[in-house]
Amino acid sequence: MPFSLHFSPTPLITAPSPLSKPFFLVPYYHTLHAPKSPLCSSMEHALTHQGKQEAFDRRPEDSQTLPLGLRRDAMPSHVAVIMDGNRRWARLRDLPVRSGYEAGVESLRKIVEICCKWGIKVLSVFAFSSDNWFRPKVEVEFLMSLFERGMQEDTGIFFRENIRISVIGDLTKLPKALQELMVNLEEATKNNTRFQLIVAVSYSGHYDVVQACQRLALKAKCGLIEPSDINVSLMEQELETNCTKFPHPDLLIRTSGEFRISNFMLWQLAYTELFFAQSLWPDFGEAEFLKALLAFQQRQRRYGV
Ligand SMILES: CC(C)=CCC/C(C)=C/CC/C(C)=C/COP(=O)(O)OP(=O)(O)O
Repeated sequence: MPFSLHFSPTPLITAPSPLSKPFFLVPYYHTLHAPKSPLCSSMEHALTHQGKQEAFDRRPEDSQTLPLGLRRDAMPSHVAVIMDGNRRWARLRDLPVRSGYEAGVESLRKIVEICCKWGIKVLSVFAFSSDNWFRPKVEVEFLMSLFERGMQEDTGIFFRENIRISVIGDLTKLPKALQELMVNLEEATKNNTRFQLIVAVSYSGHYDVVQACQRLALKAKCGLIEPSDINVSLMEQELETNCTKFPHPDLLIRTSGEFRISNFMLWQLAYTELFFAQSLWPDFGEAEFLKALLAFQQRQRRYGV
């Protein structure tokens, strides 16, 4: 079954996409991961690389589509989601596990579209955790092919809708073709400004903190920083969420009635508001998302003060 995002036509957009050629014609860019190179010579660059990004734009039609009760001024900038319950959804319907994951992709597409419409700037999704490698081989392979298919099929939408794609996690473990696809897509969409989708693949909070520490240790070893320079800000420059202007999710949603964070963005979730939904991810739609956002807008965020 072919996938497609169901964005409604956007006649107000007249500017050409930054890349009009298909993404697969874009050359392979090594530069994206240059700051991660262990070479000391690249560290100077890394120190000045702080997720700089132009302000997000908003389309005229976006502001007119907020549901009743949802306040524009209290909208979270960054929503993170643990998309749990895909396999249970399939089992409940006597369907193969892969149908659950496919339904999960459709759900993700709906939520991306809603984020764009309602003016949420960043959505991070936990698509594959470092521990998911231990799932049955056939399931892992299916997920890898699903990521590849999903991203390929939506490439046109990312350009047309001005969506930036970022991928975080240990990509070196992914099949080579998928790595290239992801790096190409990140590079090709890096100047898109309406909305950013961060896909966490082969990711865990532990992994992220450890890789950031390794990079800081290397900088110290190269003499670019003193160990005593290390602080929250330097640490955050090395976390994988340095790809976004909004590295701390305002709201984390986990579906399927589980009350855990499961090693997702451990550092970044320090002051995040949590919302646990009963629905399984493939059933999570606009009504549930609205419920989570309305609950978020009722919260008082005090940051320990
Ligand atoms: C292109 C792209 C980014 C696709 C994303 C696809 C997607 C929905 C991935 C989720 C994968 C996953 C391991 C979910 C956890 O729930 P589970 O399925 O393990 O649920 P369970 O708790 O019912 O077993």
